[in-house]
Amino acid sequence: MRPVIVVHGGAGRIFKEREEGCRTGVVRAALRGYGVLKQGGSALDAVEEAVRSMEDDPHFNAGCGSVLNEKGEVEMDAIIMDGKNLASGAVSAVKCIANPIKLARLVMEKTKHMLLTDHGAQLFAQAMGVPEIPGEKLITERSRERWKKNLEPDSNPVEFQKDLGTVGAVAVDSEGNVACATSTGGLSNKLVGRVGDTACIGSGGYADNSSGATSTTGHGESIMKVVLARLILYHMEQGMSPEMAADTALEYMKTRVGGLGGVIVVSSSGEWAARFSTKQMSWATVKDDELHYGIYTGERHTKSVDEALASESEGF
Ligand SMILES: CC(C)C[C@H](NC(=O)C[C@H](N)C(=O)O)C(=O)O
Repeated sequence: MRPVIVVHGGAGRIFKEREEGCRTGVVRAALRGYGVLKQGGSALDAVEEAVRSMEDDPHFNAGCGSVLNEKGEVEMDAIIMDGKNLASGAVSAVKCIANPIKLARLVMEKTKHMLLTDHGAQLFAQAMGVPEIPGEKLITERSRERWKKNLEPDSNPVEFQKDLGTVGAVAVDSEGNVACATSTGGLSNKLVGRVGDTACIGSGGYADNSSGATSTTGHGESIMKVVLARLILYHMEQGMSPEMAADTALEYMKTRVGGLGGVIVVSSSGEWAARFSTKQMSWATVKDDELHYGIYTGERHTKSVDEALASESEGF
């Protein structure tokens, strides 16, 4: 089996100033994830690595760069899932850690549970020796400015949720195992304690070797209503291609509940798709040592991995 990785850096609107940072960030994440797969690493290791790279990148709404809740704090959700045995781990409303995806993986591997939240997740992080960092370290000037603007009485709630940048990855490894990972700061100025789709199995992501893996982004409350990630895999089980399954599920979410979003999909046989009903979604994929990436509908750049790695080391 030839390995494949697909990543996304969030759907919705991406403002011009952030486009380049997003392209660079998703390309870097896809290359890192692919590097893991090429060395014989598992799909699980690859998606964790790709998501971690975007959590550390302040251009995205995950880890450092997460949007703020109504009180001006970062509260993050993340999930990881192993398609081999349907094992999954998630955290919700976690604060003061750099990499929620790492904590989600620890929940999967070190507990009998699937989802830890808020204070309990914090205690677990301490017990696992995950370093606690000051909340301010996750806050960028951009997210603080947005939060302040949203508090103004004449602010437009639609503008609230533009240009965010949730992150996710799906992969299939050389043994044919699939995995998914998703991480987010959620929606801007959300209520304290709001948990979105990202932490919920079947909504923010799903992975099953018998069909494939998917990671989602978009309006969380809509994604949860249609259980978007699982819905896509259901369509694939019924014989649809990843692209057709993604489009059908996104269309259903739009017509049934009026929600927009984006998804990445990989099938167990290595077919992939990156589809969205929003205006944009940053995405990148590597298969057969060839990198593809884009942001707008129909935009698709192609480079060889060697060429991409060379321009990466030059700082793009
Ligand atoms: C508004 C959307 C299109 C922007 C998108 N947000 C999420 O994916 C949020 C996540 N699903 C949740 O609800 O917690 C983004 O961050 O790029």
